[in-house]
Amino acid sequence: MASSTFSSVPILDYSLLASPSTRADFIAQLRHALINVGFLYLSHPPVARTDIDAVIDYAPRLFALPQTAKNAIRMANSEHFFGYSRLGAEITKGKTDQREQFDFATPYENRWSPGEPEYLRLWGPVQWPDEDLLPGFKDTMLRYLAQVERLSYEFSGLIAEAFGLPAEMMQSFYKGDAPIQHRAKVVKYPPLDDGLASNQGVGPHYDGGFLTFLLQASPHPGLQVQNLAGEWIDAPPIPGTFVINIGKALETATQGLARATSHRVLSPPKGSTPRYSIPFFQNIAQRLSLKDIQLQFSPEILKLKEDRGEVGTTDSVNYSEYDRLPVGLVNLIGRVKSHPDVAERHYPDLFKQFFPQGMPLQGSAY
Ligand SMILES: O=C(O)CCC(=O)C(=O)O
Ligand SMILES: [Fe+2]
Repeated sequence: MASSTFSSVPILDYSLLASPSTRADFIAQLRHALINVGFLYLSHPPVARTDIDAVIDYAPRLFALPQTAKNAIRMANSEHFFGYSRLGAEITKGKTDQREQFDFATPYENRWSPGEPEYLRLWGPVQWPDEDLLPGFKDTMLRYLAQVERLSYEFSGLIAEAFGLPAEMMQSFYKGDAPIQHRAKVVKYPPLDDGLASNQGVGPHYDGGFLTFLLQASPHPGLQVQNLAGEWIDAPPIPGTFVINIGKALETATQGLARATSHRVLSPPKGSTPRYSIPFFQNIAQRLSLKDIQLQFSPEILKLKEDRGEVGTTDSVNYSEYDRLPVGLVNLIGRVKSHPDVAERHYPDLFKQFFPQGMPLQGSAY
């Protein structure tokens, strides 16, 4: 059993960073949240409120597009796993998720050519909905993503500071022969009703990247975070905040000092309106092998990890391959397992490797 656990997700105020006298408090709170919780709320984030409000306003309108417009940009069209996934198309931990979603990303020009590792195909252009049907959406989303991207780099510098490392140290995770593409989604969780197969909005999982910045885009609860004792703790929406959590890549890169924390979403209750959310997943360089970057922590910092104790029960198992495979391949495997229909079409060899019995009715992975 873990020696320390948590019963709520801490709230950190970004405005504490503005003054040297309060900056140290922020860094201390951050250190605690990274090591012991793996989740935090960030209030007063440096992202324009008008853009946050605008993307929240677009979310229901995006899903209200005619089904033909959604199907026109279905994910199966895209070797980059971008675009629309209908309700029930995605699998987490072997069970179908009850959510509908669009995968978008920051701009990226794919440079893959045959002979290079297949995982370099994963990043590329996004499928956007027809501009005439949803005027302004693409520009607003790109403006929003650019701001969250900037915050994500700044935040990884703060993490270095919290662990007693120079902020520049984090640059080694972003360096390479290509820029980094970050992924984002707009997600709709319909309420439970007789048509829904289960209340698994999304099943227990770890995020795969470095940091996730989640905008809860409606007032519904449903997001839950698993503490060190294995209990599920609510992380309800708090207006004006992001929920930030650590992905498996950052956990592996910090030798477990920063925790990737298992989380899930329960469907809204019967009779409720749908829940909406907009997560941003910060990526790192695809060709990197995390085992090649050894961050050196002081004994005082390592002691904090020891004091935390072992993580008890967890319901999540995904992204364990970071200790041996390149980052890009680990991410591609994650996409293949979550979206076998897309994988079958664009990555047939990997599909056969992970789904040797063919297309799962109820997937066998995760
Ligand atoms: O919708 C949410 O609140 C969380 C979604 C999530 O955890 C994910 O898509 O990775
Ligand atoms: Fe997640």
